[in-house]
Amino acid sequence: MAVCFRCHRFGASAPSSVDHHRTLARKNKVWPASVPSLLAGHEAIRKWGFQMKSFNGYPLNVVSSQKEEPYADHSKAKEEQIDSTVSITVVGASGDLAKKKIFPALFALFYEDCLPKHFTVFGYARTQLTDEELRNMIGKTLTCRIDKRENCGDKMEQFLERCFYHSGQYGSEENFLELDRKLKDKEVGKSANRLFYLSIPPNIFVDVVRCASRTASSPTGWTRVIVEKPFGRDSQSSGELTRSLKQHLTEDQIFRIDHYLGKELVENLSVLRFSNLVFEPLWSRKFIRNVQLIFSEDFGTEGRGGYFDSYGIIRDIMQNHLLQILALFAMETPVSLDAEDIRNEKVKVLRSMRTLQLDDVVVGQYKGHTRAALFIDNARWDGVPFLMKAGKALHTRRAEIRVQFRHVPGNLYKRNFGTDLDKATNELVIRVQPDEAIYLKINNKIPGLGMRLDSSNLNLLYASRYPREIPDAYERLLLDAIEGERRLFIRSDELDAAWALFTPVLKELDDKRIAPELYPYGSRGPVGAHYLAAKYKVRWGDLISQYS
Ligand SMILES: NC(=O)C1=CN([C@@H]2O[C@H](COP(=O)(O)OP(=O)(O)OC[C@H]3O[C@@H](n4cnc5c(N)ncnc54)[C@H](OP(=O)(O)O)[C@@H]3O)[C@@H](O)[C@H]2O)C=CC1
Ligand SMILES: O=C1O[C@H](COP(=O)(O)O)[C@@H](O)[C@H](O)[C@H]1O
Repeated sequence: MAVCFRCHRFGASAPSSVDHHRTLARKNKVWPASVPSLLAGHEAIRKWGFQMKSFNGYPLNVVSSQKEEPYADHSKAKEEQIDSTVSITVVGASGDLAKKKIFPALFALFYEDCLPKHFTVFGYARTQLTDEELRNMIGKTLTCRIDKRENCGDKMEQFLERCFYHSGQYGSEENFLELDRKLKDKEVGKSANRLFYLSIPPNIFVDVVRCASRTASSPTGWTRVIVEKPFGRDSQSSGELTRSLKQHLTEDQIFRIDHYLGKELVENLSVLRFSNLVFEPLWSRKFIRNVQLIFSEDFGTEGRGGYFDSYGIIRDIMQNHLLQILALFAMETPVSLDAEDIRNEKVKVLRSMRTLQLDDVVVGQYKGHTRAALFIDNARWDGVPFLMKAGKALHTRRAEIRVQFRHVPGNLYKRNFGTDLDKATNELVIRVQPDEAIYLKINNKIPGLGMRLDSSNLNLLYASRYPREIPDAYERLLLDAIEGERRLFIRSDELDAAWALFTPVLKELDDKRIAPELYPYGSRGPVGAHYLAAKYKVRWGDLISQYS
């Protein structure tokens, strides 16, 4: 029996999404006992330019405005689910992201037996390619998991046989109609489900959505669209993009991707916090002095300079990746693990945040480096600085969350630490990448007859504890989109709240033409940033820690 890594990971009895079990059911030709009941009430009327029937959205779409009609006959639902195809069209298939991430992630899912039995992958772009040329192009980028290489070549061949290409213009309904015909040719079963991945520059998102919705949406199943960032460049343009997309799609059909939400340690944040008694009680201003969200890359904007010059590091990393992590870190306990419950809590925390002030921003430049101090004005986090720093062309590549706890009041051992109490502060580090790890800095007696203390790490290093390769973020997110799981995608009100925090300062930086502090390639970034941290009595954990 084929079981994909996701169910392996959760264990057979743990809750998983309905669609995923349908997928497994389809593959295994069995029907898990829990699924028929979950399928009840599940034929939704969807808007995709016109009304159509679909299976997606239940029970994950709490906010869905779509009307759900119950299935009178469960066996009918079962039959239709088994008897369907999923087509994934990568729009912008000739581009960097498609080659680097999307096709390899789809292959990894296929390799792990996570894709539905009947699936096809289509590349769409203007570049003229034959199916064979697309396969050659993709073939160069596919890899098998290091820890599971058996049948790798065969699996690649089987995957590539399911890949096809259609060349067309992004604004041509006729070209999308041609795509529709090709999709239909490959679709088997009663329902055809279609996923479009917009891996293209943002100025053509709406053209593609308009054409695809009018001529290439599925008449018999669901149609979903994954949209890549950037989602606008400020509140206004983001709002316009959302409104334009919603002329052709419902919110439930739009999957706004932030690939940081698909990273293993970001997913684990809620588990760490809500399933461990030792952390949750400490998770507030009472015990936490500051939180640091750090992103750095040891390379510049190679190959993407044009995009980056226009968007900059605040829009590229802070307003999305780091802010999303912050929201997950700081949110209240959600009512459940359902997508809408989690996203509701994230929106609340974002809306409780103070708009970023120019005084709390330091901008540096080799090719973009910014540090900022943010605050959440609610009872849990009042007065706690959340410091973000993000930059390219720095001395190291890392993404991590550092939680610095308060000093121990009336510490019996304070004389043993000398004058620098910061050195004795507990610090929890969640290292998202590279070398995924969670470690907690604690004070300990150095063994011996004297009483000397030092700082040591309780260290959960993933490579030692979990030797199997960690799936790429795009794998998790693509699978979620196929299954209709929206938890890790950005809802439009989340996006509005995120832009509201950054838009005024972005405008001020532009209007006042604030000159960035220059720093050398490969350095630790602008010196001025230390003053910003000092203003809030913070020292950057990555710069002081002996284990950093
Ligand atoms: N690359 C990355 O690492 C990341 C990318 N993203 C986002 O993903 C999306 C795709 O990124 P990426 O693959 O790097 O983008 P590319 O610049 O490589 O563009 C993808 C494809 O779109 C077409 N295209 C490019 N420019 C234009 C244009 N001006 N007008 C019409 N078509 C154009 C080209 O295909 P053709 O000429 O064949 O039609 C190109 O192959 C973007 O929105 C990007 O911001 C997000 C995170 C990371
Ligand atoms: O979204 C983006 O992310 C990448 C970094 O992603 P990672 O998974 O390699 O950490 C960044 O390089 C790029 O500028 C940005 O657009």
